[in-house]
Amino acid sequence: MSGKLASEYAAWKKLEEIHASEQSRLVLRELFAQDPARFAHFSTEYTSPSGPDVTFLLDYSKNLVTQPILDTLLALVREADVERVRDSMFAGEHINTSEDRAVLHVALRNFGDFKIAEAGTDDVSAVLEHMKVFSNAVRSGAWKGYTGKSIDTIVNIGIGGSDLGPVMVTEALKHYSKRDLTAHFVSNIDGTHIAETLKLCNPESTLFIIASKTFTTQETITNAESARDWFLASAADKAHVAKHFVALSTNTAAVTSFGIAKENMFQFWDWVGGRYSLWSAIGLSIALVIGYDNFEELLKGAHGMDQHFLKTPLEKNLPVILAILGIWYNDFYGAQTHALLPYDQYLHKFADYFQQGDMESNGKTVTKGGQRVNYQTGPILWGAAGTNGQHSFYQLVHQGTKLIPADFLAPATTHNPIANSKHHRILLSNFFAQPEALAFGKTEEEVRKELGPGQSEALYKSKVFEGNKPSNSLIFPKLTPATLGALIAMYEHKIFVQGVVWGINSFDQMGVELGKVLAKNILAQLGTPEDVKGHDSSTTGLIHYYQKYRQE
Ligand SMILES: O=P(O)(O)OC[C@H]1O[C@H](O)[C@@H](O)[C@@H](O)[C@@H]1O
Repeated sequence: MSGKLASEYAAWKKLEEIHASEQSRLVLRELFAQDPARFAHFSTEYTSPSGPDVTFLLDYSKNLVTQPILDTLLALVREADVERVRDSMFAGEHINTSEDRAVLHVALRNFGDFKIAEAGTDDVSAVLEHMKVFSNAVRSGAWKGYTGKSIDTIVNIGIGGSDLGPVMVTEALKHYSKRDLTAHFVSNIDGTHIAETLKLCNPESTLFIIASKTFTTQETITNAESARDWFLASAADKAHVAKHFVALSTNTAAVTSFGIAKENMFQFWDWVGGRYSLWSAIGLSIALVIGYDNFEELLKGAHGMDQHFLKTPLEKNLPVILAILGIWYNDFYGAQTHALLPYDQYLHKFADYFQQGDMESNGKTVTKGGQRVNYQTGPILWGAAGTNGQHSFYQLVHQGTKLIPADFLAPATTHNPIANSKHHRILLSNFFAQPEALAFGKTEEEVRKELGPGQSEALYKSKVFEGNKPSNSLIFPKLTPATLGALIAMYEHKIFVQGVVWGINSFDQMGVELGKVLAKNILAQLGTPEDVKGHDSSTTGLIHYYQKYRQE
């Protein structure tokens, strides 16, 4: 962190000038025509530097950039001192300044590779061993419930980072799952979520995993208490809780006072941010579903990406490339959003996961030094699995008035090659076709040729695709645990690079915390109309209306 606003960097000013003077010339049809080797120049193949084999291709040639623009964006990264801050993160310096914490999700997948001076990092392997022993016992049937039955259902109760990572990864790696162990995830405070889930569970064979870094989150603790009441309605004896409830937390005191045995608590540390915690004990449900060995593959895949991020020159560094392209659209083109579009049903929660990862990290308006920024920070991140999105929102992406940069992701081979891979070939045809159509569009001339003469002018116009919509395409051989680990880590580091350039703290979440306080104040006033105090007329009116129907 340099203490400067990003807009004060020389490279930023130069980028503004370049954008103003060259924007009209940045036309993908022309850029591709001018340079027949554009794909070779603007694509790179990743190979994991260590651990399990992971390889994929990132094609970023369909972006509104030239080599001088990329060079200037890289100069911005250098000016913002990203490499130094990156090294500080890996060394365990307290780069989360507002909370005075280290940011060490990379230590959770380090496997002793590099030394970090932070309390707790030496205990990572012991917690992994605890997770291994426990998940093996549950999966083998050796862990018994209070009537001697094995566990056939797990319910992870958590929210935000204590839910989204496990949900996304267990969905993404469903191919590797143990089919006779059903996993449910309960997050919402809405009683419907836990009530509908419990209808599917047998108290004798269900294991509840209470996942909460702080163990104070209202939603999670309330859901956990209701689950415990439901369990005790059958099991009666509180001593049986030990066989059916485990906790993943940093807060030992709160876990034990809930009634969970200390030996059933899986520890992690305050240097693990919630949205970066799937690699920690929070990943226990992942290890239970796909097996510990696959969970370790996931971690090793991420570790390979960590090394790539740490050691690869900036111009070939994948998280850096993705970050600078995002900055280009976000800050110079005024793009408000970024879409993540995986052409893989297994990745249908990928965008949901990175909605928290990106928006909670980089949705900030003040720099680490307390200055208000005078530029855009994190984009609105969104997306859905292809081809479903094509039949929903792609119309706006293609022909709407907004610029929506997108990342397309797809596996070259599928775990489900049914009908001689016909489905997969059709899926991939769409994966190839969409970025092509976005980039190159369809001119009026082409439309007129296609439709022939005699049509209405309006029809010719309505079928024109302006094109020149940028995207990245990322293709990997197969969605394995290690590949998924590498992809997640790549996007984590992309978010990091952008946060450093914008000068913000990507690792606190003060905005979320305000919401928690506000809801608690109102909760205490929901009893009678006389209790409702200190609100505007709208809020007061809404609460009064609710009170007419209040249930016990
Ligand atoms: O794990 P916990 O402590 O229950 O927090 C759950 C979530 O709470 C808030 O929404 C934020 O702080 C998130 O970053 C966090 O993931």
